[in-house]
This record gives sequence, C-alpha cells and structure tokens, in this order.
Amino acid sequence: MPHALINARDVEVELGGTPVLRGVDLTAAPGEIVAVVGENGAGKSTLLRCLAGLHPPLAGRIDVLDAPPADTPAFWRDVALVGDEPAWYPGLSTREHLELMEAVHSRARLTVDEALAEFELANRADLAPLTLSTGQRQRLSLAMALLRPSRLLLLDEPERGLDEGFRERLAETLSAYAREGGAVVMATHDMRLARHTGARVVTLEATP
Ligand SMILES: Nc1ncnc2c1ncn2[C@@H]1O[C@H](COP(=O)(O)OP(=O)(O)OP(=O)(O)O)[C@@H](O)[C@H]1O
Repeated sequence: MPHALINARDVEVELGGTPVLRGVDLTAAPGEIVAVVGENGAGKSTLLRCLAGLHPPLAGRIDVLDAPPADTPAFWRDVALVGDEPAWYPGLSTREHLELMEAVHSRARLTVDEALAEFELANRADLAPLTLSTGQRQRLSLAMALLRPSRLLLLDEPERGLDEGFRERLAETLSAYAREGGAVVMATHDMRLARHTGARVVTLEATP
C-alpha cells in the first residue's frame, strides 16, 4: 500500500465537555477515496475539522502529509476543503471566483473554462454566487476546490443540494482526482455516491 496521506489513530474529541469522537482510526492513501458515514451527530464533520487542523483532538494522533495538521498556508497548499459554504467575494462573478483561484495557485488542475464546463456553470458564469441556486453554489464551491492543485480533498457532504444527475458526474470527477494520485475523504449521507466512487466506507458510531 502506498505511503498514507492521512494516518489518524485512536482519536478522541470532546465538544462542550461531551465526548463526540472516541477511539477513531482513519487512513487514506494516495489514489484512495474514503467515505465517512454515520447518523446525524456521529461526528463526521468534527472528524473532518480535525483532519483539516481546525480542531485539535483531545487524545490520539493525527498525521496528515506526515505531520499533525495545522491551519497554515503550507498545509493548505496541499489540502482542499469543501465544508460550509465559503464567504463569497462581493462584486465578483462566478467566473471571477474561479479566476481568483487560478491566479493565486500556480499549476491549476483545470482552466476556468474547463471548470465552468465540468461543473455545469457556463451559463451562470457572469452571475454573482448569491444569485445562484443552492446546488449551483455547491457546484461552484466544488469547482473552486477542484481547480486548484492539491494532494488531499476533504469534503463535508459534497452532495449537499446536488441533483441526482450531477451527483453521478461528481462521482466521476472524484474518481478522476483519485486516479491522478490524490486522496479524498468525504463525509456523506449518499451511499450511492460512495458506491459510484468505489470509496472505502468507514462508519462512525455516535458516542453514547
Ligand atoms: N460546539 C459544540 N459544543 C457541543 N457539542 C457540539 C458542538 N459542536 C458539535 N457538537 C456536537 O457534536 C456532535 C457531532 O457533530 P458533527 O457535526 O460532527 O456530526 P455529523 O456526524 O457531521 O452530523 P450530521 O450528519 O448531522 O452532519 C453532535 O452531537 C453535535 O451536537
């Protein structure tokens, strides 16, 4: 098995004094897609936040790209996160949000026009994100994350707001990312999406 990009062992997290994660193990290797599933409140988003260096675990060990994750520019050069909706830049159109990504990241994975086509936003390119539908905004969030180069994609319910047809397309997009050697960890309630990507499924149980 290739050297893991994520190696999390016996992770424990408490929020507001309540245990949320206990004894959680997770690995992800280059080229692998891991689907983290579990009921509402099982701690999927919390685990993703830990992997993104946004919340330190109380106990256990998390290595992402061979070091504990840290909310630093160096870390984010290799890691792309799609979680809650981003803060949209006032005055910038859909196309300009993608152009911004292209401008600040050398070696973009997609051109702006390719991203607009792949995420089916070409006919919305000149609109402000806040005038897009929920699913269209989610596609823009995903397009911004997939346009920039990364080795690891962390996705919190990427299916949020997406119609059935686009979910199938997303499965192909994520599979292609993994074939290029990237790793994907996604929290999801969509078992079809997990199946279509060939993801390894990790189930979190809610802590009692
Ligand atoms: N700041 C907080 N203080 C106390 N408890 C919290 C806090 N934030 C989250 N929690 C609790 O942690 C648990 C895990 O939340 P989390 O959002 O990680 O679950 P999830 O598996 O992603 O759920 P969902 O499927 O609904 O998105 C929940 O029971 C939630 O109420």
